[in-house]
Amino acid sequence: MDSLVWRVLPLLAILVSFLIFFYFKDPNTAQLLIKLSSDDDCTLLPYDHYWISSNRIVTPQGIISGSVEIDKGKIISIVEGYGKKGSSKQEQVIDYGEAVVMPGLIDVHVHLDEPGRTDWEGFLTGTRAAAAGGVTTVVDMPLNNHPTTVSKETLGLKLDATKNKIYVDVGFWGGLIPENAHNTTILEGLLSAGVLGLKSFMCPSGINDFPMTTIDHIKEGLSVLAKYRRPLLVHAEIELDSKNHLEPKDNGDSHVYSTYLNTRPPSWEQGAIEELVGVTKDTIIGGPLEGAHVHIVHLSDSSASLDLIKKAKSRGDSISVETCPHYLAFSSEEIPNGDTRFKCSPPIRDAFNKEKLREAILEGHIDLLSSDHSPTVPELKLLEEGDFLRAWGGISSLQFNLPVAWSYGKKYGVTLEQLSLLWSKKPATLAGLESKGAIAVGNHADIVVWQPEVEFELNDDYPVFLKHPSLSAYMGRKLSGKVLDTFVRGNLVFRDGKHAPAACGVPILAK
Ligand SMILES: NC(=O)N[C@H]1NC(=O)NC1=O
Ligand SMILES: [Zn+2]
Ligand SMILES: [Zn+2]
Repeated sequence: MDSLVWRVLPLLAILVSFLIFFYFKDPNTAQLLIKLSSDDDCTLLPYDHYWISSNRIVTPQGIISGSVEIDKGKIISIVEGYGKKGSSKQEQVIDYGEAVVMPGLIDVHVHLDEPGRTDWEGFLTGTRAAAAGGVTTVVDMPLNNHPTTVSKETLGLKLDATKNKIYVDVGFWGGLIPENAHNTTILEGLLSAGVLGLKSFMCPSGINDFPMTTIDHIKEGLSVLAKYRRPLLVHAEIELDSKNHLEPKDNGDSHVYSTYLNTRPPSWEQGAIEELVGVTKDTIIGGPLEGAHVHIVHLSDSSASLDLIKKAKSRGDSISVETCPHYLAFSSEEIPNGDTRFKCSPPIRDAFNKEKLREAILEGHIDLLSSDHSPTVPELKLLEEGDFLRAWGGISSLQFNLPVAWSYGKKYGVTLEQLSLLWSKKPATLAGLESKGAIAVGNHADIVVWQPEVEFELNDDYPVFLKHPSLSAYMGRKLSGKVLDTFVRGNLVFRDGKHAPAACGVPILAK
């Protein structure tokens, strides 16, 4: 008996030391085996004080080699010098080597469609896809959900719908529509309830309970927003020439992309922006609308529209602009007949326009990027019919923001620092998220770890968490930039293809 104990004991000791060694040494792999996860665990890490090390950490001061110390969800120190952890507890270090550690992406333009249209997307699928793509915060649009988010009560329905479903943090834009533009009580109720700002359309939105606003409604909205110092986001297209709209070119063949393209010319964007800059002139310091800010969403036209915005900025207007990866990645010439996955508004324009948009990104004239993730159901995307005029307009892309922006961006010279400005810092500023958007002491530990050099193909084997993967225009593309890990306020919510068992995102409400 004794001899049996003596034979088993050393084996046990070896096993225990083996487990302890892996538990502390390499959290990347071994700790996940050790962590006893329960269904209400919303992090895949077994501790809340730890270090992240890498040779490429993107900070506001540049790319450093070093370590980021995280405690209870916040960044509490940043130490330069790889290998120097500055801590006696060296064991709780996740060493990422050459992988890039960057602020998590903040996508300020996402339609999650809940409540009311969870067959299109929803908080669960949308935020799981976001987490898998390194997006740590999304700001949800007030439309495509039903009812639309246009009052305190409808914001309440949204908030109820997020319970136990959001894997990343979620903020909300409220809707500015004619009905509430005239009713300060409703509008102030919505703003006091915590929307981060408002959004309106200058053309039909495609959604019945989200009617378009005129420039007068916009002025009314801005005068309320000025008091709250929150932005108005505008879909800037105006139906200038409805004849043009009714008489598509290319013999009106609705299976040919240019037929659709010709129904929404650049002059629609220019017309809307002309009206807008007529109002933003009053947002200058000392002007009657000081405190208000206009943000133009998804700019497609890189010619006269962009010139108008540049001029307004140089005059001191409080105005900013975003574009989306699909306008930088694709051009109208290459959209196949009938491939309605590429239909969006404003439309994807020609290659010359795309090149000029890319230049504007590099020169800093475009403030930020967003996805305008606007999915629907296959029956409305009409892929089988291939009818560009009748199909739903909207590109589905949320999970692919980072690899798409990087794969196409690096070809025209975008750097990692620029990427993190365009996708994290500037969006945080727009949405008023003071503790997010940068790897800096005191900020939330919202972090994506990824490998820019790793290539993959978005084929049917690729784990896509969106509700309708096949409707995304990026399927079939070869991309580079693989997301390894995603942290939301220090919680490891996604690692190596898997999510934490529970959702620990929180709704973000403005105070
Ligand atoms: N309603 C809605 O989501 N519309 C969006 N889709 C699109 O392509 N542009 C939009 O504004
Ligand atoms: Zn829009
Ligand atoms: Zn949109």
